[in-house]
This record gives sequence, structure tokens and C-alpha cells, in this order.
Amino acid sequence: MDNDRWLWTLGQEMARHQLAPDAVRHVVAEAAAHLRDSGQPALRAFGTPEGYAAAVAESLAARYGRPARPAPGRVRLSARGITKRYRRRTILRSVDLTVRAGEVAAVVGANGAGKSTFLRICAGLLAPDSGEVTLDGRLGYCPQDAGTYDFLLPDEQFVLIGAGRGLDRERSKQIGRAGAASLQWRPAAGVQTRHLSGGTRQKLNLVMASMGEPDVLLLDEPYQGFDRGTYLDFWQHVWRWRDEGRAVVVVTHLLSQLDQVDQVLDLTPASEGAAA
Ligand SMILES: Nc1ncnc2c1ncn2[C@@H]1O[C@H](COP(=O)(O)OP(=O)(O)OP(=O)(O)O)[C@@H](O)[C@H]1O
Repeated sequence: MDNDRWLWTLGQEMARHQLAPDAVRHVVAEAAAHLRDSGQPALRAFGTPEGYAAAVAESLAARYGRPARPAPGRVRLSARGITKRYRRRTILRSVDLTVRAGEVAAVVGANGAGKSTFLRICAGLLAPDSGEVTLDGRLGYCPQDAGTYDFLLPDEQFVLIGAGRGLDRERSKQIGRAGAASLQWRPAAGVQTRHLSGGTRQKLNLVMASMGEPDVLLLDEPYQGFDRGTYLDFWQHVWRWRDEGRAVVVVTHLLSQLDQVDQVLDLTPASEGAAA
């Protein structure tokens, strides 16, 4: 089945699940954009259109059936007036973002709009030219390019990160393995990180970022390379972290979850946004 046919079938299937036409258009456009960007065949990226439509319908039903959320708490992350230039190019111009405990913010924008740059600034890894970031609580940061060590075993990475978060070896391994299992991954004994697939390294990256119950999670497109099931699992984690009172910031290109997040920070430059 070619991608056009797949997208058409997805639209039909979603209509069959009685999803609103706007939602159908939204999801089909998002899937089409992902296929265009990734160059992947649709079946490999998302599975069958029937299965994907059912999963979307389920996730929307879960959303509307979700019990009342706890009210957002204190401000965990505040970025004010963030401006960043590389040589003469201004990448970020006076960007503001405030995220409270129990909130999810999505950072969106075209390739090169400065999403990763903004997250690195929020994580304290990069200094802005002007503006200020205030972070209250423990930070978990999942960079876009896996922050993993090639020659370590996953367990060794869990122990390393756990040590920095005050966890002993056994507890670190336990938490790491449980996190891996929740993303449908069971690390095989003796396999170094360099031998893991791209999607699995990304799972490792995400598990490490979320170890030690951070108050603020900064996630830079953490699901790249995930298959469809794991991608949906990832968003379930996001909602759980939010309901546990964490502040979560997710950089994303994909739009289907945007109506479920508390705020969307669009870094597309004003002139480009107007032209689009
Ligand atoms: N160290 C650097 N020196 C010069 N330019 C840089 C540097 N880091 C990033 N850039 C440029 O800044 C712009 C923003 O990069 P950034 O990675 O933040 O964008 P992005 O929105 O995350 O992109 P993508 O969606 O492709 O991941 C890009 O044009 C990039 O080439």
C-alpha cells in the first residue's frame, strides 16, 4: 500500500470511528507531514491505517473519559525574554514560557526555528544573549541526540544517572529496567549501547531523563524512531507525569497531541507563520 492510499484509508477509518472531520483532517495532515519528513513507508511508520485509526480513537476517548486533573501548582519553569543569536542570526527573539507543576507545554516550529536551542537554554546548557530562566526543582533533560555512552551497558547507564540522583546501584537498575519495560524494551544482557537501534537508544535516553522523579522534564523530540505502540505509550507517560504534578515541556513536530497540552509555544518566526 503506498502512502497516499494509506492516508486515504486512515481518513476513512477515522470517519468510521465517528471522529469529527476537523480531527480527521488534523491527524491525516500530521501523519502526512511525518511521512514526508521521515521518508518512511506509512505501514512501517504507523502500522495499518485501521490499527492507527483505532489507536487515535482510543486515545481521544481516553482523553474525554479522563478523571479531573489536579489543579496546576507552583511555577516550576519560567523563561523570560529569551533571545539567542548565532553570529548575526537571531534564532530566538524574546521568547517567554512559564510552566507550572502539573502542566504540559509543547514547543513547536519549523526545522531550524530554535526549539532545541530553547530547550538547551532552559536546561542551563547554553547561555542566552538576554533573558532569564528560573527553574524550581530537579531537572530531567532528554536531548534530541541521545545523551548516552556508547561503551556502557544500559544497566551501567542507569547506575550512572541514578548515582547523580541519589539512588543506589540496585534501585537505579530497578527503576531503569521498569522504565524500559514501560516502553516495551527489555535490555538484553551484555549488549553495549552502541549496538542498540536508534529507537532503542532513544528509549534509553528517555528512561534516563525520567529517573529520580524530576520536577521538570524537558524532552526534545524524545520519540524519534519509536514505533507506533511505543509512541502512544510515550504520550501516556507524559499525561501520567503531568498528573503526578511534574512540569513537562515536549518539543514536537507532530500535532495530534497539541489539543491535549496546556500550552503551545510556537517558535516559527512571525513572517514565516504569516506566509504559511
Ligand atoms: N552552535 C551553533 N552555531 C551556529 N548555528 C547554530 C548552532 N546551533 C544551532 N544553530 C542554528 O540555529 C538554528 C536553530 O537550531 P535548532 O537546532 O535549535 O532548531 P530546531 O527548531 O530544534 O530544529 P529541528 O526541528 O530541525 O530539530 C538552526 O539554523 C541551526 O543551524
